Amino acid sequence: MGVLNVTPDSFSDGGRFVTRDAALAQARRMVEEGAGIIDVGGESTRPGAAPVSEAQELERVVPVVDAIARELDVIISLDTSTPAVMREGAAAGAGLINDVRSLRRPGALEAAAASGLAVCLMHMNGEPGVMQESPSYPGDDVVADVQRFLRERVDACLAAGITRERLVIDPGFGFGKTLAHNLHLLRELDVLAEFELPLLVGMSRKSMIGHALGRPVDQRLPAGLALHVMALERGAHIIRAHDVRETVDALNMAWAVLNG
Ligand SMILES: Nc1nc2[nH]c(S[C@@H](C(=O)O)c3ccccc3)nc2c(=O)[nH]1
Repeated sequence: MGVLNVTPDSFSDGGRFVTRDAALAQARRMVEEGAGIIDVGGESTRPGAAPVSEAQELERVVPVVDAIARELDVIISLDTSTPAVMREGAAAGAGLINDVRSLRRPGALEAAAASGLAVCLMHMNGEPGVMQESPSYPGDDVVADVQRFLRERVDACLAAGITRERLVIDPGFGFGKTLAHNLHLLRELDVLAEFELPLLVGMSRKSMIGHALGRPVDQRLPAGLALHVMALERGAHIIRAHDVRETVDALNMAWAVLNG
């Protein structure tokens, strides 16, 4: 899953792809590099980021989804929590709703159900603006909290008529977790096999690497590849990354070893 941020303040590419044509060119490049999914996000979840209006998010995301759907043979994922973006994005050709808030905003569950799209449910402790202010868990057991949360969100989706074959789960690395929480979660990632659902993870360029190694965001690729290979070994099916070419090679090499 290649990351395509179409926000002016995206933490890692500083809004290089705000124009539709630039976004399409980047999507084309990621598909050429081996991405099977393009994750289009119009709301920066960077802590302290200015909230984006629904109109702004629609204006950034929908034209890009439409352009990609017209030209490229790739699954388009909507990185959004906004019901209107789910509706408009689905109409424009998206195939997956990737909501970091797991459809908890008013109207989101209904919009996702009505869209017929696949849905990724991701664990988050708190809200993006404050989630990293001393995150904590009952009994410091982040794994149990992730399991509990994902079970609850899966049940909410099933109750809303979203069937299991449309569901993907994700432990949400970096979303309300300390470095220790993130490392423990990766070590124990295989417990999520209990859901028997596709497992998506994303650790690319994340601050967990900064905290572990002191690397700035533009020097986190090697560590990100290590983390994503370990996630593959522990059962991940979809890897969300910015650097598609390098990630595809690392994962294909690891896959050859695991399934040689
Ligand atoms: N499903 C799924 N969707 C995702 N969207 C993101 S945004 C994240 C980033 O670093 O890219 C981020 C977090 C905080 C601030 C800026 C950017 N991360 C994931 C993930 O881990 N899983």
